[in-house]
Amino acid sequence: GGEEPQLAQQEEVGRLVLKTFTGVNERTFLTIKPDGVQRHLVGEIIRRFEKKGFKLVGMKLMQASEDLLKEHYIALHDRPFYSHLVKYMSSGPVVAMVWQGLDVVKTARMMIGETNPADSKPGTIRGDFCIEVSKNVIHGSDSVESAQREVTLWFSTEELACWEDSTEHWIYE
Ligand SMILES: Nc1ncnc2c1ncn2[C@@H]1O[C@H](COP(=O)(O)OP(=O)(O)OP(=O)(O)O)[C@@H](O)[C@H]1O
Repeated sequence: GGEEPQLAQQEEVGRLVLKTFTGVNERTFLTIKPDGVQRHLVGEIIRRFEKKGFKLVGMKLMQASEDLLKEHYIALHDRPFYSHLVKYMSSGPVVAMVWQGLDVVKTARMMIGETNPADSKPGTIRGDFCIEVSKNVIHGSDSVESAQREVTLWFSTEELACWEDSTEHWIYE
């Protein structure tokens, strides 16, 4: 329940209504991929974003359909690994999440590491927990625009929680 954070902008692109939240209300879309779920990394990954100070506003364990994943990865549709990627991502449950906070899109990508785990520094999720690019345990939106598109694609408005985080004044000035 509660009120939605203040909207900076709302725009219709095709059948998606994209909502822009800015500042401390910026949102990103993260997915713990099937390998992350199978390898029992769910708690560890959520823990890192929680402890950082970001706010969890949406989360579900789900089996994503190939149609959803084809749409999610539409920008990669002509890459040689596209169909393998869609198969891998639909091969088991994933944990889809929306996290909120100042610069959360960029910071989450830093916490995740490089696309190829071999290039990811220790201390990042991919640097600590995986080895190959095709089994890299987590997805994170690469821009504010992608985040808006992905949040809308994976979550309905009713699935996103609006709650007051009582620690916020210890996290932000
Ligand atoms: N060369 C490759 N071979 C196999 N899979 C790949 C390859 N490159 C990328 N992928 C897979 O496709 C995903 C999307 O690739 P992209 O280039 O968008 O990287 P990313 O933005 O770091 O990853 P994600 O979108 O999952 O956060 C990668 O996370 C990885 O799972």
